[in-house]
Amino acid sequence: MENKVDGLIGRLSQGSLAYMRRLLFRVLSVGPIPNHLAFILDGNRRYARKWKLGEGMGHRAGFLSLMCLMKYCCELGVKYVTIYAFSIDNFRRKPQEVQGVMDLMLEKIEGLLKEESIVNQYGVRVYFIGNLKLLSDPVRLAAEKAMKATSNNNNCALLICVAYTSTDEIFHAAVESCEDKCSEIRSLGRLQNGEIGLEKYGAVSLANVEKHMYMGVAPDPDILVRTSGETRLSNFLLWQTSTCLLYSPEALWPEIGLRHLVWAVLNFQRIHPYVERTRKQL
Ligand SMILES: CC(C)=CCC/C(C)=C/CC/C(C)=C/COP(=O)(O)OP(=O)(O)O
Repeated sequence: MENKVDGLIGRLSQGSLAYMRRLLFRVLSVGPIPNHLAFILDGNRRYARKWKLGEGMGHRAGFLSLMCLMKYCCELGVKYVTIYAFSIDNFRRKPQEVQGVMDLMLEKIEGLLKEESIVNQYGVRVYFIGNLKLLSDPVRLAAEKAMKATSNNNNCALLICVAYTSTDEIFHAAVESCEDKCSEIRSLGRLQNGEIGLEKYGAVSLANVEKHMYMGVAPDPDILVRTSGETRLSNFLLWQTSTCLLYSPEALWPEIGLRHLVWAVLNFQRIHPYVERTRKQL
């Protein structure tokens, strides 16, 4: 009986919290809502140490925070959420730790596809962004499966950057656009004996480089949040953040919550007219 009453109170308070949250989001929606939020998930290991949890538990707690935040973003009307889940540099960590994060990732990617997951409840399309060749076969295959399975979801997009760094992305896009240019020239078939110089065909275009960015599926982020008070970009979205608001709350990633999201959006709304003017001038 006691358990049933506890359960009922729990459900009632969850319901009223969800109601209050929706009300709060209605008020926030009087101002502009950011289209794209990006997050650097910093502080998972520190969280585990702080609470004397076992190794890897910080990352598990971090995943729960991510799902909560994803839900809030969908409810608020944010269309793109990008996370820095694993950088190419992270592969240099202790093999046991890398394996732990990869195992968690595999488990959670499979979880994302379950019917009751936030992804399915809120119609989220999942993209994996980065040099996916660097992932182990099981993780890469699971990532590809998740992208395919969610490709018809169109309410919001979750872009998971794994095996990603900005320099790798920019280098990859530059190489791909040079290759495009070469095949364009080859298809014209007139580059004989140096008779027609390369300059005749024009240079690689900026639009073509941007087309080959891994992040080309989304507009530039409006807000970049890095938790745990760190203010470095750590090779994340360097190409895409020229007019982006940066916010670095002291909270460790698993501690991030609704109040941080609301604060970030309020700050975005405060600087929005200025950013819009700057973007138009670019
Ligand atoms: C499927 C899916 C989206 C999974 C995501 C799982 C997840 C939460 C990954 C975070 C990985 C990571 C290296 C975070 C940085 O914190 P840190 O380990 O560097 O912690 P520290 O800053 O305290 O050292």
